[in-house]
Amino acid sequence: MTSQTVSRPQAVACETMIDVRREIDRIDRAMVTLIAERENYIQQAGHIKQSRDTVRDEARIQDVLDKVTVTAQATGANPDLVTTVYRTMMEWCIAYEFTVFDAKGE
Ligand SMILES: O=C(O)C(=O)C[C@]1(C(=O)O)C=C[C@@H](O)C=C1
Repeated sequence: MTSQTVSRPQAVACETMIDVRREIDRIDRAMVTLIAERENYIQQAGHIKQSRDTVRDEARIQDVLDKVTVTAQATGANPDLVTTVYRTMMEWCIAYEFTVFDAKGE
């Protein structure tokens, strides 16, 4: 399996809400850890980009949305849920990237 390969997750069958919430808490820790890693790359993008008008990149936004839609379809995630989360997250990221870019004082 390459790092690009995705597969359908195997959710465990739960009998109680304690079991359900334990699994949700486990997933949330993993998701927040990945969000922290993504956020770091947004910060790096803010440092690397040379021009303020490249911070918001509509073509790249659509590229990300297209890719996460493909991944949603491959994993059984709901594409509407995934793209809604990503649109919100990327708007936050763009605002953050502007603060990083502007702090450079260029
Ligand atoms: O790919 C970039 O250029 C980024 O800065 C990352 C990112 C993202 O959150 O994925 C953020 C801002 C851009 O508008 C497009 C995408």
